[in-house]
Amino acid sequence: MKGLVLSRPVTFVTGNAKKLEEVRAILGHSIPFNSLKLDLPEQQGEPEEISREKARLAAIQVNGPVLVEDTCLCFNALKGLPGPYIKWFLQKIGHEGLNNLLMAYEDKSAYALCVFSFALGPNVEPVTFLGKTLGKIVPPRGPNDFGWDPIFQPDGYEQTYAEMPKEEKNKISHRYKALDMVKSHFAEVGYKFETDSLI
Ligand SMILES: O=c1nc[nH]c2c1ncn2[C@H]1C[C@H](O)[C@@H](COP(=O)(O)OP(=O)(O)OP(=O)(O)O)O1
Ligand SMILES: [Mg+2]
Repeated sequence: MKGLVLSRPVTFVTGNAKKLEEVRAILGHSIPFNSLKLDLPEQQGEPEEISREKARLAAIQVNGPVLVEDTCLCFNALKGLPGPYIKWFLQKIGHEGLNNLLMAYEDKSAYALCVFSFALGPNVEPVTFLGKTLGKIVPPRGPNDFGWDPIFQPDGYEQTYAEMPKEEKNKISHRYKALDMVKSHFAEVGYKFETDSLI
C-alpha cells in the first residue's frame, strides 16, 4: 500500500487537552493532523484492545482516518493495576491515594504505557503502537497540571514527569515512544496527504 494518498487529514481524537499539547509538540509537522475533542466511551479490558476499540468508534464518528491513544499507569506490585483504569483511581483517590495503594509494598516500581491506534476509516482494522517508560511511584512533586505526572519518577531521573521541563518529558515519555512508532509506520507505508485537505 506504498504511497497511499489520504484524501482527508488524520484526526487525532481525544478529550484531553494536555495529551493534545504533547502530541503536537512531539509530532511537529511530521504527520499533518486535525484534532477533535470527543469523549469516547472508556472500555474495559487489555490496553491494546481498549485502544483499538477507541479507534473503531472514532473512525465511525469521523468517517475518515483517525488516531487515538489510551494511557495506562501500571504498578508492578499490583500486577499492572490500576493500568487502564488509572483515570478513575486518579479522580477518586488522587495522588496521595495512589501512593497509599503501595504503602504495604517495598516495590514502588511502575511503568507508564501509551497505546496509539490508527484506523484508515470505519470498518478498517486499527493498527496499534505501544510506548512504555519505566519508573517509580513517589509522593507528589511538581506542578499539578497533567494527571499523575507529579507522582511518576522515570528511571534514571531525580525529577518526576511534572518537575521536568516539557521538552525533556517529550523525549523520554511513554507518549514519545509510541508516537515514534506511529511516525515510523507512516514513513514505511509512505502515506501521502492531499495538501488541499490540510487545514
Ligand atoms: O502523560 C501523562 N501524564 C499524566 N497523566 C496522564 C498522561 N496521559 C494520560 N494521563 C491521565 C489522563 C487520564 O486521567 C488517564 C488516562 O486515561 P485516558 O483515557 O488515556 O485519557 P483521557 O480520558 O484523559 O483522554 P482521552 O479522551 O484521550 O481518552 O491518565
Ligand atoms: Mg479516556
